[in-house]
Amino acid sequence: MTGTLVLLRHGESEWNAKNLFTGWVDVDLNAKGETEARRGGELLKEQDLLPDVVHTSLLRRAIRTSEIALHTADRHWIPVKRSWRLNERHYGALQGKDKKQTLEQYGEEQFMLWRRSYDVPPPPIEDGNEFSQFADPRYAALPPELKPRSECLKDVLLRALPYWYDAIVPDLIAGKTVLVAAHGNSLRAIVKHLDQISDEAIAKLNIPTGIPLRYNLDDALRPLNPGGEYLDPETAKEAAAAVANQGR
Ligand SMILES: O=C(O)[C@@H](CO)OP(=O)(O)O
Repeated sequence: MTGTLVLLRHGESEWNAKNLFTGWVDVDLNAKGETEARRGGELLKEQDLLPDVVHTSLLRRAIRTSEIALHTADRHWIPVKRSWRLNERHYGALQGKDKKQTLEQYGEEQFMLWRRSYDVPPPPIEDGNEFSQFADPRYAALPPELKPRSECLKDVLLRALPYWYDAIVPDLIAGKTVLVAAHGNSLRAIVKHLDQISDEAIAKLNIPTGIPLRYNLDDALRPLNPGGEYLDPETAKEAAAAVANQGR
């Protein structure tokens, strides 16, 4: 068996609580999100799933979640690697918009196409929009063709895979317990890849905030436990249903 993979979506953010599309906007955790991150760390400790290395996105909510969880699990000292390739899906012109209002304005079908279809991106964001990351210094080194103005899940998978193979897989092959602290949609992309979920079925998969999801992988990096196992399965089930219902 290769190493163990632990996927952790950040705790609730200020904009999750307000029901706003977030994407690449760098919103912080709220108090509930900090509590969820601590609980995530307790679960890691209780279930003896102590990470050897952590990979995060470049966004504050994932970075802080990993720091709080690792601090709680006494693993604050492990090596950290970060990449824009683990960022949340860029939500294009929907960034900063209210999910309920968007649903009412555009109708269920369009809303769900933008939110959960595999290959339909939302309209692109204008560079001058207050929620654009066009001038954000953390992406200054990215060539223009890699800097998204909107992404569908397929785009996220395509940009996440180079990081998966180049940075995460070597840690797994080395037998490490690898924590990936990221986002609802970047983790959906990784799960789609791992579990070979079809383009249609992935629309139904929702990942709750702050609950570690464990995958044991074989030597070919296929899950020995397809679908993974949440460290708190009951809470995860309810919380995933709540994510699915956002906007209603
Ligand atoms: O707003 C977002 O960036 C994501 C995650 O919070 O939302 P959704 O679950 O609607 O894709």
